[in-house]
Amino acid sequence: MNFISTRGKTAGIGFIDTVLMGLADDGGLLIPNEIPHISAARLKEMESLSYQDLAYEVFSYYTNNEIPDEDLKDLIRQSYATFRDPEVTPVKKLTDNMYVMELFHGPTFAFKDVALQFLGNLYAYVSKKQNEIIHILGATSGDTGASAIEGVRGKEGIRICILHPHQKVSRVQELQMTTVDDENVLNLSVEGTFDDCQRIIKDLFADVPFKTKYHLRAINSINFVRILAQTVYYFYAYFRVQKDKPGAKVNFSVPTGNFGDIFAGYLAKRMGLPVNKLILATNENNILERFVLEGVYRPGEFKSTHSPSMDIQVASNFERYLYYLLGENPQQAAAYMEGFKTDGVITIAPELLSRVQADFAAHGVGGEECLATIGSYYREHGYLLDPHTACGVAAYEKCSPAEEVCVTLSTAHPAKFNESIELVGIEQTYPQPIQDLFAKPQHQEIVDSSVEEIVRRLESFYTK
Ligand SMILES: Cc1ncc(COP(=O)(O)O)c(C=O)c1O
Ligand SMILES: N[C@@H](CCOP(=O)(O)O)C(=O)O
Repeated sequence: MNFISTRGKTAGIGFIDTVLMGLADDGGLLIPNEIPHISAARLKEMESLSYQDLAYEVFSYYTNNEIPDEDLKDLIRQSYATFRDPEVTPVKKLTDNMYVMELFHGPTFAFKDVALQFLGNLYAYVSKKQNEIIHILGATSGDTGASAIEGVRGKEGIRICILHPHQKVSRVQELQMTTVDDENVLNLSVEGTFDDCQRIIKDLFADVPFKTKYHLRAINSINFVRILAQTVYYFYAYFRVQKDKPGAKVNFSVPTGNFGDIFAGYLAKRMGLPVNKLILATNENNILERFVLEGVYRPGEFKSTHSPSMDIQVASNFERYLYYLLGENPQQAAAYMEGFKTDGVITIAPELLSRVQADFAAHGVGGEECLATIGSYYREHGYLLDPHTACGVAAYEKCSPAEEVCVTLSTAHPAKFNESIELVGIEQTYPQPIQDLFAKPQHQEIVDSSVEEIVRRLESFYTK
């Protein structure tokens, strides 16, 4: 297997080069040249694998033996040893047909840890093996940044700079990122939105001389490894549900912002996992819901919501899905993306819209609906949802027929978003690592949202 760009102008490259390239040099996103298919017989055998063994098998379809088996197993073991639950991503049953998969048992209490603990260790491994300097540049609406920093803080040969939108992340997210005092960490608080932060880093990754000069590496879901690591838990949850309800068709409801997590589900389905429906849950920043319902992809007005990590207009991984929707045609994908850059809109033909609607259902969850869902699940099931997961649960209620089984991805711990939980009148106790953050000093610089300002700051950080 090799990896190619959605825009067709990057020659096929291997797995490690894909990790290091991040964004394809032609500005597209890297994807496997063919998606491996797992037979029904093999899936049956995989049902009883532990999370770590499942991860090893799924990764092995893509790594081309570029990482020796024992090293890969060791990286996986190290990555999931930091999780507080031995199952890594346990699946809990809330009602007869409704499950939540808890993805927040890693060090920073959000689903990002599942992929970023692995990617952080992989970067340290590559840096050591190839004597490579790794300069990480990332954008975050709150969770990716905290998780990536935690994955590489203090690691030799690695520096990390994270851009977050100033005062648009939750208090706990801000503290998780900015109370880290390791010298290899720089937090830039950008006066703008997450979309501004993501646009800046994509511009810098697309500037190949700059990217090469400063050894820039990506931790966002631009990086295919993020997607790959996130496919594993779809397999894991599917197998857990089969144990409970043999033969059940399984839907997944996925809180969505950058389209990475739900794209991982789409990839798992293309690999042969019999996923029934993927339900795309957004908040009021509902560009993706409108795309699924109307076939028009056009950013709307930015809104600050109860689920700030999903306050995203331009979804990075949409381009990966578009590539597959257009029949794996890179010229067409490039033309659509070029059109989006100039006109700010992509409109697809009715026959393509039918395909989108066969792949996804969608629901954009309003603020009141999100809070009401938190309240009702707390009262009726004694289960506290974070606001992102609440969007997933509200979309499950709207889009998954009562007789079908559905797993909602629980993407964060509620303690990260107490601002919203308080509004429902629920008092929660913080886990100790979160409580401890409130006493620590913060380190961050406030910058404007111009590429020039960020470049100036990066140049001094990467050369110090
Ligand atoms: C807690 C939480 N839930 C859901 C999402 C959406 O995931 P994705 O961007 O992969 O669609 C994010 C971040 O984007 C998040 O941090
Ligand atoms: N919600 C994310 C946004 C960045 O998404 P990514 O999956 O591309 O890293 C965050 O918390 O930062």
